[in-house]
Amino acid sequence: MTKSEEKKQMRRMIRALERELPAAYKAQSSAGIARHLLAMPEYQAAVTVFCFVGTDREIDTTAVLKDALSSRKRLCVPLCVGDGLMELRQITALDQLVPGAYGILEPSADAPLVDADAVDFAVLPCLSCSHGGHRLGQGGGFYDRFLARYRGGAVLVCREKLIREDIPLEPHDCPVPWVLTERGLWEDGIPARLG
Ligand SMILES: Nc1nc2c(c(=O)[nH]1)N(C=O)[C@@H](CNc1ccc(C(=O)N[C@@H](CCC(=O)O)C(=O)O)cc1)CN2
Ligand SMILES: Nc1ncnc2c1ncn2[C@@H]1O[C@H](COP(=O)(O)OP(=O)(O)OP(=O)(O)O)[C@@H](O)[C@H]1O
Repeated sequence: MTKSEEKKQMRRMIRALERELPAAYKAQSSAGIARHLLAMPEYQAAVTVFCFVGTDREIDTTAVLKDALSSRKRLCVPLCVGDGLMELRQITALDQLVPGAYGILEPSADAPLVDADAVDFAVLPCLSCSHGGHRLGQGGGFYDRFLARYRGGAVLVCREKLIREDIPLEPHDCPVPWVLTERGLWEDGIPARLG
């Protein structure tokens, strides 16, 4: 099996596993992740934050988005603009988000563009990842392309029950230095500041 086929198989497995997670665990892990994230000094110091808008199948990022807005950070979120390409667009209120590609809440096409170089802290989704920051995404290559040129701080959020240490890797995959689960923070695969 090629690495790409292995990834497809793992996506199917993780999506099936996710569908069986109890709602209470999902709520609890999302809340724990948001709590740890808001406590990170690197998040607190960030002026410009890039954060995904979580779907029902993902980490609920509402608390992070709300905190970024209320602490007067510049907040930008992904807007899919083409095959594997997303742009970072600024929002100033959550009601500016509308259902877009794949049913994900997105900013409208006239929301201001933010350059990735201006981002201090990025919060990234995954289907699964390892504690070392190897990431399995939805398969669109959106975040791979973003990570290929991004140089700011990045934290990958994942529920502990969906962590897998054996993520298939391809040459274009870029490991993410910080991984945050409801159990705490990992830095380059090493537990750091566990909460
Ligand atoms: N919240 C969020 N926003 C995001 C991403 C993400 O993973 N999460 N993306 C990260 O790349 C980009 C969108 N990429 C996506 C790429 C492919 C599929 C997709 O193929 N979905 C399938 C299966 C969904 C499922 O079974 O859970 C589908 O819609 O049929 C979805 C999103 C940009 N915005
Ligand atoms: N930097 C890049 N430039 C161009 N194409 C890329 C890049 N990174 C990945 N791709 C292409 O994107 C496709 C999807 O890659 P992959 O399966 O790793 O996605 P993923 O990380 O799961 O998805 P996502 O980043 O959207 O969550 C692959 O065909 C890959 O060749």
